[in-house]
Amino acid sequence: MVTATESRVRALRIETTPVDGIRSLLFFAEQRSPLLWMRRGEGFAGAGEALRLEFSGPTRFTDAAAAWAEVAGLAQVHDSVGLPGTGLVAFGTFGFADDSSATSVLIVPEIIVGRRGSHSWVTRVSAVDAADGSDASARADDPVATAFGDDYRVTFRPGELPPAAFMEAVASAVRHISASDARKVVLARDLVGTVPSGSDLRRVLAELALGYPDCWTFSVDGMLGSSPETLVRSEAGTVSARVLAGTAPRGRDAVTDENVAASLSRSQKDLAEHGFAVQSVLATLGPHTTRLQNSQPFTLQLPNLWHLATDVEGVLHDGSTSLDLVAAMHPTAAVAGTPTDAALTIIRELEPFDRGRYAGPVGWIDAHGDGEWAIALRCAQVDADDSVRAYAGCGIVADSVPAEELAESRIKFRPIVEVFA
Ligand SMILES: C=C(O[C@H]1C=CC=C(C(=O)O)[C@@H]1O)C(=O)O
Repeated sequence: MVTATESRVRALRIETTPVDGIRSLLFFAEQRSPLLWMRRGEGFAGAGEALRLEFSGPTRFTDAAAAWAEVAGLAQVHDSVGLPGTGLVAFGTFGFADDSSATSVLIVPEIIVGRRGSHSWVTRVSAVDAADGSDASARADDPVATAFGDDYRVTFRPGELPPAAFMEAVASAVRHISASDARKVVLARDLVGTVPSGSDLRRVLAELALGYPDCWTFSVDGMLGSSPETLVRSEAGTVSARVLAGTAPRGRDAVTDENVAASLSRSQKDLAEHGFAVQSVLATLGPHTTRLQNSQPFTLQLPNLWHLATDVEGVLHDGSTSLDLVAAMHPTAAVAGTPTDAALTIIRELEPFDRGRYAGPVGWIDAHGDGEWAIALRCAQVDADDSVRAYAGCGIVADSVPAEELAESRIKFRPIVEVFA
């Protein structure tokens, strides 16, 4: 592994070749630090670190975009597959807040196994010694599928903002909203636990991918989860996003469930909360796109809840990479609020913890700058000391009710709490 500071070996040699018979990507990832990006069985898994770039502070996105342009410019890519996600690819996860102590990273694995439609491929990455062009590191071996390690379970307990304190924080946010120009604030709470040492994290990823197939199941540098929200996806000049805000629990039976979805789609409180999130995405994507269009809000069914969702699509006109777009869009009103600065100030006052990478962008970028980025939701960070911290948040508007927001946060925790249980 080499870091950004060792620029002598930043040039990478990449070889992507087609392969047959990849069935489950996950078996190719590493047990303790799996790299994974997957939806509906497609995506890729990585092992090893050929290059790790670290960033922090308010310029973390622009620094990452600049560093990535340099890496992509120097890379020697041989890609006989030529699909999104082949050739040079970095997995990334970014801190939510400008002052977060969490490191934001771009990681180029040594080996990637990918699948899209009927195509499967392997990408091998080696670092090139800039002095003589030889391989400074090389991983010529074939990807190895390994069986899952032993079963384990994690019991979560309240973290730094326990349920009662969360409800007080929601009430306080409502007061802020009526007394200031803030109109929406997204407040989160946390749960903490410990994974038994040596746990195979691919087990929880497999359950997430199976239970939430329409979500992005991700794992990058210990940040793992299954997010339904696409912050931005760029592919060959087209840009898309799926904006989510506004939530209701699933009904107990088919009729109740239908009624819940219908009343969510008419709820003025949820439509207002949703509208702020859509506006923030349109406003930040607008300058980079032409023909930016959005669907009407619709109800999106997930196994644990309903969301209000809006799909956005446009044509890129300024050559921005997906990381440039991430830099422009983060944080959307789905995870911060409206207006952004006022909301962030209230979040800092009411949330007693650093969100880390929760609610930050997580995804991948390729050599052309194309990529897919989700908002890290329904997720947990597993650290080297085996601690695990999960987060869930709720959009608070003028008529939010604390007990209802607490109930909503419980539903949002379900995917993570259940797969670790
Ligand atoms: C902040 C979270 O969800 C956001 C995304 C969808 C719906 C949301 C809501 O209804 O509050 C949140 O804005 C979270 O899951 O932690």
